[in-house]
Amino acid sequence: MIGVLGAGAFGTALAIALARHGTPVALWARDPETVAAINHTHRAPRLPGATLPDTITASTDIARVARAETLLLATPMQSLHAVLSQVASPLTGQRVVACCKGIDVTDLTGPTGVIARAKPQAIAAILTGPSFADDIARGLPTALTLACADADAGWRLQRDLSTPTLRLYRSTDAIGAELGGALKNVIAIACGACIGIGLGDSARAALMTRGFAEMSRLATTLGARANTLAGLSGLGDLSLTCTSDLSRNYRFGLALGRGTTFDASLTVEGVKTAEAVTRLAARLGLDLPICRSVAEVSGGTVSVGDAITRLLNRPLKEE
Ligand SMILES: NC(=O)c1ccc[n+]([C@@H]2O[C@H](COP(=O)([O-])OP(=O)(O)OC[C@H]3O[C@@H](n4cnc5c(N)ncnc54)[C@H](O)[C@@H]3O)[C@@H](O)[C@H]2O)c1
Ligand SMILES: O=P(O)(O)OC[C@H](O)CO
Repeated sequence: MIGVLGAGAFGTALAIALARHGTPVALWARDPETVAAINHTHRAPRLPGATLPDTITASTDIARVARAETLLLATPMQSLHAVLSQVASPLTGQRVVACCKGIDVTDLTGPTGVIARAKPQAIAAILTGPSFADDIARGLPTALTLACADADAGWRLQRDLSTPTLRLYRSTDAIGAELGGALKNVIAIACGACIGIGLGDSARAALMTRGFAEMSRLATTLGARANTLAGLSGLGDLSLTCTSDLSRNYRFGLALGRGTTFDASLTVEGVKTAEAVTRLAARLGLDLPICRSVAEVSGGTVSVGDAITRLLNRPLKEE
């Protein structure tokens, strides 16, 4: 039995993939309507079109779901600490796998840092990489990074969570994997804004490349390995998110660039993460101009046009 906290698009998609492969899944959702829809109609409101196997059972009882030996956390990043706080158990020795992407604006740590703070006796891991929930739910081939500082636990998680179409690569660099996943969303907003305002594909390629340099600068300063950033969780997810209209972060950026409105009910992790990254960079004395621009434009203090002018007018540098 695997427990999944969060019945949004991603939690539901992972539940479907695992259940289809023969693993029973208990899924926690906070609202009873979602639970009823899953249990009675095998449909999930956040993943329309998907039919859920009947070995997925949904519940509003977080304590029951959290008893599973392996627990996947699939709520948005900024609610991760609050959700873990609702679990009374210390989760001692349980494998707790964050499936969200971002940096907490309160304590400026990634998902495994939040797990360590809330449940220090749990084994924290992160599952991240290029993947749209719809693709996973449809059973399309997807490759992700499963990172856990505890090598043995990571090996067991890789074995238990891989399926014929969900291919997990193992790493012990949880910091590198989670920072790649968090930061690519910020760069995707920048790329969306660049295309939205009409700067074209060459400018987007420049933003992706210089954005990757910022991702690597911050992550390696915080102890990540450079080759983790070059893997699925970093470069792989950056490529997907900065180029696909299916990405909410990219589409949010497009709306910023076009000056149009964006559906506020959608999860756009890059906004709060840009804010957190800017504060983290200031604390560490790092220059991350693209991330800072995304924070300012998303926060409404600078226009897309002014941010671009400022980026282009920076002193010339060595690559
Ligand atoms: N959707 C994808 O394709 C995808 C792919 C990879 C990773 N992710 C990551 O998964 C995480 C979740 O994204 P999603 O797409 O599933 O989001 P979503 O918007 O589809 O669903 C979020 C779910 O979390 C619930 N939720 C929100 N705040 C909550 C709180 N305080 N307490 C309890 N539940 C709460 C909502 O009710 C909703 O069911 C994000 O970090 C995202 O980056 C998503
Ligand atoms: O829709 P987004 O922008 O949250 O992207 C979804 C996944 O993170 C892509 O890997």
